[in-house]
Amino acid sequence: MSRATALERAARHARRALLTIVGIQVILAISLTLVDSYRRRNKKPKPFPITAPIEVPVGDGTITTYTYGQDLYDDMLAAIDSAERQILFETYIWKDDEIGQRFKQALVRAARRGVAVHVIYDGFANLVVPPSFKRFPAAIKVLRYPVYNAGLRFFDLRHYGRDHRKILVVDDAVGFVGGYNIGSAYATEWRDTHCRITGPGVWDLQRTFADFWNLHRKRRFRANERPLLLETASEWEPRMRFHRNIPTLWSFPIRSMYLEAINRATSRVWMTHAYFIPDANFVDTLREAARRGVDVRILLPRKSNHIVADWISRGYFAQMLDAGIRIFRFRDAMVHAKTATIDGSWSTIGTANVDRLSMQGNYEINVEIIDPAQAQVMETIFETDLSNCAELTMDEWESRDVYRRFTEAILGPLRPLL
Ligand SMILES: O=P(O)(O)OC[C@H](O)CO
Repeated sequence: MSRATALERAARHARRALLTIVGIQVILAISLTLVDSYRRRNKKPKPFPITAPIEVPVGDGTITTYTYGQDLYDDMLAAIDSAERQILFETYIWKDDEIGQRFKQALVRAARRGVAVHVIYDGFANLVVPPSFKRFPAAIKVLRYPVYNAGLRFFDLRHYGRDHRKILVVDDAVGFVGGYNIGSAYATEWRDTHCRITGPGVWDLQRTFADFWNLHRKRRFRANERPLLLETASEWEPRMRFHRNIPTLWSFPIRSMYLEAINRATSRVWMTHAYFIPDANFVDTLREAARRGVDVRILLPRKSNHIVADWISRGYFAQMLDAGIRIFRFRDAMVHAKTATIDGSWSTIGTANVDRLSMQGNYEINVEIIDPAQAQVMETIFETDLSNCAELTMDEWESRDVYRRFTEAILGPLRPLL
């Protein structure tokens, strides 16, 4: 057999093997998802421990931290109802259910009384929402971030990120940011974290909304549509920084924010995450912290709403446990928070998951707060969550059965995609 024929045959075998593996991955992922959604049917949501909203002064303003959706939504709706001048509202998911309708009606009421209402929502995340819900009175300026935004630049990855942010700013006076989407299930069934900000920090949050709006408004509105927020702030809050991932500018500072903070940690790194699929360097940074004696704890849902993400997330468990990182898994409810607190002084609350989609793909926003009182709040919340967690031990992890190991091995290669 000639060398060229042998090479061709080897390439054919390699292609077939690759297709077989991808096929098995797809079938496995679909089967897991179907079985999981079948099992969830008719399952009653279970209660979980929560903390009441906690307000602390930070600089010349305040931060209030929420861990229960109903508390948060009540305050967001009250802020919208009291708006006099301007509302900036941005969400990834916006369900057409009771809570979703309440937000829509509150925004419509505000627009009718003369408030300038600007709304941004992600087109892809809300594909399943009925079109009638997505029709707004002309007085509300709506920027639907399109499902497909790359035009003819098919291979330009900068245009494939989703708008994953969740922001509300009212009258330059109060701002909200964090993990909560808008929907009834999130009000009572999911454990998430969001914060309310007053004081000079609000301006920076407003700025983040305006930057997104100005970046994308041209294709959605007439050319003469005035950009938002051209003025600059007269003062700023050094204890709070708003980090934004902006894929179209290929700018992803949130990952760097985490790595820098973890690298500086001396006593503890406590992270709470919904979907935890870090890249290898991120894992190494956590392991190095644990090895130098830092108390590194990762709190995750025992079962998230995306079972495939759960399986893929487990790929690094052995390495992390081996380095002394402690993994806690929240029972009976979905933890959707994206937060961390370090050394009693540093905290972050945001929209970015620790996975590729958030760290290097989507539009995201995280507020970084350097303040001991806020860190104390985050630690209290973490400890409350721990009371509803089971710790995963190395013995337990090592004793998992062969089927689980097989599933992990098959799904593991998908990790860089999520
Ligand atoms: O993308 P997130 O983090 O807002 O989570 C959304 C839920 O997973 C929707 O299924």
